[in-house]
Amino acid sequence: MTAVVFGPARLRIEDIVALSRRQAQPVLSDDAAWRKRIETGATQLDAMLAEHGQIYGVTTGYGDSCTVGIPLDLVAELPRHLYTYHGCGLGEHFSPPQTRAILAARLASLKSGYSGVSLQLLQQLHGLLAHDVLPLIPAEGSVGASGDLTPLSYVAAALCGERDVLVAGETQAAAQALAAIGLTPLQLRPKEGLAIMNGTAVMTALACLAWDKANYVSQLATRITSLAVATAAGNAYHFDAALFAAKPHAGQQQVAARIASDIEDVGQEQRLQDRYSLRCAPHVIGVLQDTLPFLRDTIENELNSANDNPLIDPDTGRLLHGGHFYGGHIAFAMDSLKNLVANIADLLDRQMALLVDARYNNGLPANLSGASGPRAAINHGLKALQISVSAWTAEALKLTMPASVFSRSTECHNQDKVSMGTIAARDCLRVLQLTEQVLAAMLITVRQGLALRQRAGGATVALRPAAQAFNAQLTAEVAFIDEDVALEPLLRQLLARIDTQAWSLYAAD
Ligand SMILES: N[C@@H](Cc1ccc(O)cc1)C(=O)O
Repeated sequence: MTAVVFGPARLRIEDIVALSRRQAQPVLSDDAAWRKRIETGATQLDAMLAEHGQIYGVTTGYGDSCTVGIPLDLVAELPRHLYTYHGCGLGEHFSPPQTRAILAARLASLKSGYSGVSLQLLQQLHGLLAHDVLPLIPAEGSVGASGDLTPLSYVAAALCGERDVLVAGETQAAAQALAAIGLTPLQLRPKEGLAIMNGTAVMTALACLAWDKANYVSQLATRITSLAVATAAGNAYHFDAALFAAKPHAGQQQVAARIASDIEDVGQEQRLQDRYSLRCAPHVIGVLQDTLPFLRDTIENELNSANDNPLIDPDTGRLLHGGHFYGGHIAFAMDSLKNLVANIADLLDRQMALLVDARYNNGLPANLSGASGPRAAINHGLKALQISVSAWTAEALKLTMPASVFSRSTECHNQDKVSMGTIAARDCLRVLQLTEQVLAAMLITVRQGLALRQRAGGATVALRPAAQAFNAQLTAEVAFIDEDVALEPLLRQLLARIDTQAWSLYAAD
């Protein structure tokens, strides 16, 4: 198993995804300079406290209560109060992969050395991740601007041996689970409650997972488009390199080139110009493809940032009061990504509408039914599957309303402008889930359609080797449908394949 090292080096989306899937082991760097930098932040904070300076959230109350002074004899108790009164999350719990990503994203931020936390805290957080002891974190209740306070309070509590965790699928008391892996509950030092909770780790973790899924969706939608063109007896010349050289969007050019590498024209065209869901697929998928690199930068900058408050500059010892917990960049990334992904669902929904309709599919049976003879009358092919695709697509499109524009003043007007980035990220993952359902349905559709095209003749396009190999794999996994069959088990099987990114698609380009 590979290692993801938490130390001086920058982390990538792939690191968080690998940890979330338990395909990598988390390791705390033994780089001496980095360890010293972490310890410096913690000792500097101690020194400041000894000087009796005013430090927000250490010698003051939280948020709007920053005007309330904390008597020195109560300073040590303050962090426990922070995670305790934030224990008001509701909704579903984050899944185990999501929770691992959240732990990893928090560690990624705290390791920058700006948060004044002890190495011991990093070790405890690392311990949870390494032993797969997963705090049960309710997904709802973050406005994404004082970071993800409420959901991250469940991480803070678990580190201190409070509330519940999931271990190998079983709910356990955190205290018991810590003991089982030989860890003692943390006693949070001043500021450490804020350092854990006052940051963007939840939305950033979800954003990493969403980016990774969207990257695969882009490729799979491209491959499906190639097969849809072949099924529909459309034209490969719509994806000509010379055509795309005239419009210099690199991602769009890449999508067109991928389709061109999948299919070639072999016969007389049925129709000079295909409908837009085929002809303009690079113009739809290409917007996602062009945006992914920018979104990667944005998400990875947030991932590698110090995003709590206040910060302590370990190089100068200066205390910096600010608002780096504000998740505006992730909110924008997720609001944008869900829009781009929902457009893919819509594109594929339109392709399916062409393929199942005997008025548009150039000679294939209605609903792509494989039944013939008298039995054709009672078989309905993919009729219900198309209805499901319509429903999933509508639901995905409905979720594209940006979350960030619903900012509202809260917490006695201290947090009077907030990001809603966590809601945007949750929406984005839901849009991705619905879009993956549409992809699964389209895999069945093109597999069925290509077999019927072979039977019916009239092909205008042939599959090149990579697309042919993909179709052969699909044909092995998805049975041809002649008699009606309940497709749910097959859909779930295909969804699992999409989730694990089982097919390698265009890795070489
Ligand atoms: N830490 C935030 C505010 C905050 C923290 C905890 C709260 O419960 C509420 C608000 C700030 O710097 O302003």
